[in-house]
Amino acid sequence: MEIKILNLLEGAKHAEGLTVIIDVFRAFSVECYLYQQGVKNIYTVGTIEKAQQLKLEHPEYILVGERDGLLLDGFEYGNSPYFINEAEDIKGSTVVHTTSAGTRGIVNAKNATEIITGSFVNAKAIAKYILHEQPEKVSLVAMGNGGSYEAKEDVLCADYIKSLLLNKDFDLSSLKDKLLNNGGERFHQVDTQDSQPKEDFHLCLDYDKFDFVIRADKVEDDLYKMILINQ
Ligand SMILES: O=C(O)[C@H](CS(=O)(=O)O)OP(=O)(O)O
Repeated sequence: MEIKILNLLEGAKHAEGLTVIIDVFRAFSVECYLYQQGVKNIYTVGTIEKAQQLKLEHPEYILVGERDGLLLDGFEYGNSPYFINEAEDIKGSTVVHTTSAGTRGIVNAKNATEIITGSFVNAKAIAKYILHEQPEKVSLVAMGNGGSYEAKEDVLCADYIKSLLLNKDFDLSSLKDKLLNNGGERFHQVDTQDSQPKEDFHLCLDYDKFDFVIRADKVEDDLYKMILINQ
């Protein structure tokens, strides 16, 4: 098995084989929490316009997402696992999800043979899935901030998944301390607690909490259905 670590939106465009699009803060942690909350379907889209179009066609759909980490007009929820956990109206619903980096990574991974999401909250399940599939090529894409500059948490998550695939040790114990002032600062700003609350930092770093994988199946160019696969 050839394992490559790639970066940012460009990396997603060049990813081949079984491709893991990694976004720890927060897109693909959020999708895990959405499924944990009993959401029936998640559609991932790259643009706000596509999300709005789907809402017009299906008013019952719930829009979840952000730009620059902040809430979007007309969206029911931001990109926050904390607020998703608090949500009382999402069980059994269909969610449309669009974000600055993660969901754009999915729709740009056009050369991948299969796409799954990547986060710390289901990293072990991801490694187990890949080891079971035994693909020739694996691409681990650290999406970064906005898909354009490096985010330490995504790079570390790629390293963690790689170490699990190679059965090598990886020290998770000091990770939160490392990230607190290197990617985690924005969750501790007083004025953006309505969109990026402090709890999100811990919820996104609750390692290996979930034993499922989420696969992105293409419906059309800017629209992917996210399939829950239990391990
Ligand atoms: O909502 C987030 O945490 C980020 C914002 S950004 O990429 O850092 O601008 O979006 P995501 O797509 O979840 O990385």
